[in-house]
Amino acid sequence: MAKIKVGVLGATGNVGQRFIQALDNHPWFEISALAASERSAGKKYGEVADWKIGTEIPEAVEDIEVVTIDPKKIDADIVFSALPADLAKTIEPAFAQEGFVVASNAASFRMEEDIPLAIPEVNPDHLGLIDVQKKNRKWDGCIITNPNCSTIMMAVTLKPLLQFGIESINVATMQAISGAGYNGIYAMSIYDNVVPYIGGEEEKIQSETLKIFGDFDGSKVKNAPFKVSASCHRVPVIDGHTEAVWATLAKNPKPEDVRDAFLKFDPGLSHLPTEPKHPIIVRDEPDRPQPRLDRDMGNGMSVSVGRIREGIRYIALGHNTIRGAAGASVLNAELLKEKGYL
Ligand SMILES: NC(=O)C1=CN([C@@H]2O[C@H](COP(=O)(O)OP(=O)(O)OC[C@H]3O[C@@H](n4cnc5c(N)ncnc54)[C@H](OP(=O)(O)O)[C@@H]3O)[C@@H](O)[C@H]2O)C=CC1
Ligand SMILES: N[C@@H](CC(=O)OP(=O)(O)O)C(=O)O
Repeated sequence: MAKIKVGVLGATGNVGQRFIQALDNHPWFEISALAASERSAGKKYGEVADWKIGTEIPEAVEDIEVVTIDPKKIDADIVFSALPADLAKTIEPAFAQEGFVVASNAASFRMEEDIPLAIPEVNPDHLGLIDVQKKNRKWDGCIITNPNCSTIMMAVTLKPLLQFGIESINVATMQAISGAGYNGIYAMSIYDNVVPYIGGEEEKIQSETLKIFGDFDGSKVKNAPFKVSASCHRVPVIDGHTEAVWATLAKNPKPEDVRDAFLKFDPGLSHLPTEPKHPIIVRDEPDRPQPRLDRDMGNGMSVSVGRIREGIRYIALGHNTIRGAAGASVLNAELLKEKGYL
């Protein structure tokens, strides 16, 4: 079977590199175009990427000539967007207008009524918004988004808790510095320090979670009825967001019931190449999960949970630029293919 051609917008950046890693030797997808700014265009990817991942830069992309972000210069069926949000706001619709499927990491369109904010294990039915979107916007392509990196870790763990009746969620995040981008925060600001503010993050976690768990009736999503309250903090960890979650659940389950629900969670997606064997991994040690030890589980796609206590309280952890960004987008694209949108 011929592979589906894919492009990466913002291919040279932090998340762009994670896309290239996620797409290397992918059984369904093949990189056909890499795009970035004027600074990089016209040069070989290997020369301009400033590769920051601790594995070899994939041979298949080293010699690809980077192009500017222009639909006419890209031959692909789907483009993955790792663009800064202000740029994504104008560029992603231009690609959808030209018939491309756009799988976006950027925050720009996540909360639009007719654009799916999708996690395959949590709300696959929201893909139906694509048909609404195409009709509303009269474009041949479409935009699908994945959530903010802190939202997604928590949302994956909340899915098996739905059976207990979620009333409210409080979450305190400890977010890695890679979430701010490679040049996002000075060493002098974060070394030996914790910064108790990440602009816009708390609002995103609160609003995105309610959309993700909202009810899709075939034309729109009605937000979930529970409450979410977040407090976000930047900590001196390179990769891996850790979150302390307090879940108030109507059925008042015991910690063992919640542990059991996490262990039994099986979204039935094992046929998708990027889906990890265990989307949720339960750690029983009293001092896990930890970013250095657990962020790479399931090739960075598993969310690890631990310290499940009365309350219900627990810790969730996942790789912010893989499960929280590029990996999530590639998984969405795999679901799109399975559902016939590609
Ligand atoms: N799902 C999530 O929660 C996460 C989302 N993100 C989002 O992903 C996106 C990328 O983040 P990150 O990889 O850290 O950012 P980087 O700054 O590392 O990369 C930005 C990329 O965009 C390109 N770019 C920048 N300016 C322009 C321009 N004017 N025209 C064309 N291309 C341009 C850069 O190209 P060049 O190298 O040529 O300058 C580079 O490829 C952001 O929207 C970020 O918010 C990030 C982390 C997690
Ligand atoms: N704000 C996130 C990363 C990010 O870019 O998120 P968003 O795409 O929602 O702006 C972090 O700092 O870890």
